[in-house]
Amino acid sequence: FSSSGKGGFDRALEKATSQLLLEPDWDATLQICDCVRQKDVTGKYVINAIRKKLFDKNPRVTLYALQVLESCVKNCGATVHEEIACKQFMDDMKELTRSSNDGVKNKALEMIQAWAHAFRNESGLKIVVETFNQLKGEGNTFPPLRESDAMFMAEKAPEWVDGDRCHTCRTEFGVVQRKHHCRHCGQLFCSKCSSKQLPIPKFGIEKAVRVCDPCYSKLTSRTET
Ligand SMILES: O=P(O)(O)O[C@@H]1[C@H](O)[C@H](OP(=O)(O)O)[C@@H](O)[C@H](O)[C@H]1O
Repeated sequence: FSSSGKGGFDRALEKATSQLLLEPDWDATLQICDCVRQKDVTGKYVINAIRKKLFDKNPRVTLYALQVLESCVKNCGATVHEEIACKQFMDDMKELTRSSNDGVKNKALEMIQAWAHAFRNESGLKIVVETFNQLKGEGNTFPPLRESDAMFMAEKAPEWVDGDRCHTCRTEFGVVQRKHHCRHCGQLFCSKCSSKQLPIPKFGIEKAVRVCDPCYSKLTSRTET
């Protein structure tokens, strides 16, 4: 079945938050982010689905749900940001910072800190900054801010364009010739012209993701950071 669509999202979320996982399933996590970016699912649907996993009785599921949430907030933009910047969700996150499981507690604190930094100039998301300040005021200790968290939201990843041909070689898409997006420029490419992957820290993307050949050479040459 197709990797995208609501069914694709639901399956990917089940995979990415399975209690059997020994480490995060980055492919399923990326697929979830792609579903949101391709607008297969709304930010509201995603956050409601993740919330259910956050309060699973198994703390491992909660921790994986937090990691999925972290990736969605980093990679999916405003539709997700506006869903978490509300009293209900901030109350949920505060509850997780009081978890008896240290892994869950520390991950929740780390994420709220990163979001507060990322949204420091976004007046519409100020409830996140207020929540961070409240938790700090209550004496919580926060881990040091990671470089990719400090860079997160420094630059927004571009929206993905749609079209019928590869941006580079003009090959027409069809049943065999599938569409692919470069995560750096957001343009459409055939698999031949977008076969490489790179992390894009300036967009807060730590995991290697698909980029087109021109963006690959731009990002790997010394001039471009
Ligand atoms: O293969 P399809 O069913 O057409 O779906 C395409 C894949 O999900 C591509 O992901 P990728 O860029 O990671 O390959 C995505 O960029 C395209 O927009 C989708 O149309």
